[in-house]
Amino acid sequence: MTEPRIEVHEDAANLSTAVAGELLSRLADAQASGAVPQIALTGGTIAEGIHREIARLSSDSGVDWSQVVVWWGDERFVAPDSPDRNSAQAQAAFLDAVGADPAKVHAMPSTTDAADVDAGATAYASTLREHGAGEFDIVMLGIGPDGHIASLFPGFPQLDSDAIAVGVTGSPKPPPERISLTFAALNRSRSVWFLVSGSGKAPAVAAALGGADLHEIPAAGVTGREETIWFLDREAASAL
Ligand SMILES: O=C1O[C@H](COP(=O)(O)O)[C@@H](O)[C@H](O)[C@H]1O
Repeated sequence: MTEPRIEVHEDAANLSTAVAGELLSRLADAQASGAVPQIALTGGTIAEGIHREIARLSSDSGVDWSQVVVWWGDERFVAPDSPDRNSAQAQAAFLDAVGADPAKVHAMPSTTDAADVDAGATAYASTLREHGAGEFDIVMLGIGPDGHIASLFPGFPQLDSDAIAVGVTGSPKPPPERISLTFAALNRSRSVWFLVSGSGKAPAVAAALGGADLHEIPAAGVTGREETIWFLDREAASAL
C-alpha cells in the first residue's frame, strides 16, 4: 500500500488551480511518452472549480484532449439533460471546450440508457471491461462531510461488493439513485487524488487519514497502486 501524500493549499481557488495544473502536466508527460492516458472524474463542488481551471489552462499545456480517455467514478441516475449529472457538469465546464473526443468520453448511463441503476451499473462495468477493466492512470475523488467518495456511502452494502460498478438507491445525498465504481475498481488506479475543500469536511479527512474503518468513512478504503495524494485547502486540513 502506498503512503498518502498531503498537499495543503490556501483556499479552494488555489487548490483548483494547483490540481488542474498537476493534471495537465501529468497528461502532457504521459502523451509525450506515447500513452493514451485514462482518467476518472468526480462530481461535486470542488470538482467544478477544478474543471473550470482545466479549461482555462489547457491551451498552454500541450495536452491533446482527443487522446485522453475519460471515465467517471460515479453518476447520478437521472435524465441525460439533468443539470444533476456529473458528466453534464464536466462537459459544460471543460470537456466541450478542450476538444475531448466523444468516442473516448464514457459517461455512465442515464435513465434513458438503462432500465434501472443495476442495469446501468452492469452496462458500465461491461464498457470498462472492454477497455481493460479500468486501469486508470488517475482517479479524482471528492469526498462528502460523511466521508463518502464516488457514491459509496457509510454503512451501505455496496462497500462490500466485488463488482466493478454498482447501483445505489436511497442515497443520503440527493438525488437518491446513483451508479458508482466500487473499491475493487477504484483501487486499480495508479494514482488516486482526493480533492477536498472546506471545514465541513475536515473531520472526515482526519478520520480517513487516521485509518478509520472504510464502512464508516469510505474515503479510507481507496489507495492508488503507485500514489495517493490528498489535495486539501487549509480548512479541509484543519483537523489533521
Ligand atoms: O454527490 C456527490 O458528492 C461528492 C462530493 O461532493 P461535494 O459537493 O461535497 O464536493 C462527489 O465526490 C460525488 O462525485 C458526487 O456524486
